[in-house]
Amino acid sequence: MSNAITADGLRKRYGETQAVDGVSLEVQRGEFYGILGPNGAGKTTTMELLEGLREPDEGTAHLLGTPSWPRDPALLRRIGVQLQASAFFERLTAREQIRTFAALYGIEESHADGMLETVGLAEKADTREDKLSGGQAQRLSIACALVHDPELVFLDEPTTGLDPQARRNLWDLLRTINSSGRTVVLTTHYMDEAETLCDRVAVMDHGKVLRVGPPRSLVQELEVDTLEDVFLQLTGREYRE
Ligand SMILES: Nc1ncnc2c1ncn2[C@@H]1O[C@H](COP(=O)(O)OP(=O)(O)OP(=O)(O)O)[C@@H](O)[C@H]1O
Repeated sequence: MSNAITADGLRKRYGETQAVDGVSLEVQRGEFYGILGPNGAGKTTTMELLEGLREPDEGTAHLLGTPSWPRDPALLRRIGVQLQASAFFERLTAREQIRTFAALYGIEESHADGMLETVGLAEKADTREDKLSGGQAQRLSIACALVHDPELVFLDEPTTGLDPQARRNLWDLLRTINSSGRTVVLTTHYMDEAETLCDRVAVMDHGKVLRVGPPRSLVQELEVDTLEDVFLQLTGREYRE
């Protein structure tokens, strides 16, 4: 069976900025994969190239054995992309939001309502999206990305800005998603998050992948104490500048 993701030589330039500079990587099916890097390292652009949201200048990405560019509607149904909370439809309740996403995929309302329950938002179903807390809005955006039961899920900094309890709740949810057989790819600024959740991480800087491996193996290979040290040693930078 093909990989969940195979990327080969991806490059993307914005004016003078080489945002992604020859990224090749492989993600196995069922894997929980993290992309780490300092601000501006090229994580988000890499995700967008993988997802087929942007056209690479060079290189190719295959998702589930299919090229992600040019976009293929049949492939899009099989992947889930978490959009920022600001991408919600205005003034709809949580239930209306997720039912709207579900309708785009021809998914039944009852399934959409069930997904709200899965992310722990059943009690907030009648709350308008702008009245949800930060953590609740993040969970709603993840529920919307999952409503069509994608095999491969992309999450860009899903827990940024959440309080510690909300982060832990979201970690539980992400583990559940992954243990149900889905492949999960996320970017994060939090080393503890990467250590806790990810089977493997790719450390990026200046548009390149510097090193890939299970967090614990990277710590051993580089003979340091923590993933944070790995990050510092590879990039020469603190992960939050
Ligand atoms: N649409 C765009 N137009 C111009 N430059 C861009 C665009 N998107 C990203 N860049 C630039 O490309 C580089 C990589 O950005 P990217 O957002 O991919 O990094 P990142 O690792 O996700 O950063 P962060 O952790 O801050 O989100 C940065 O220098 C950024 O300013």
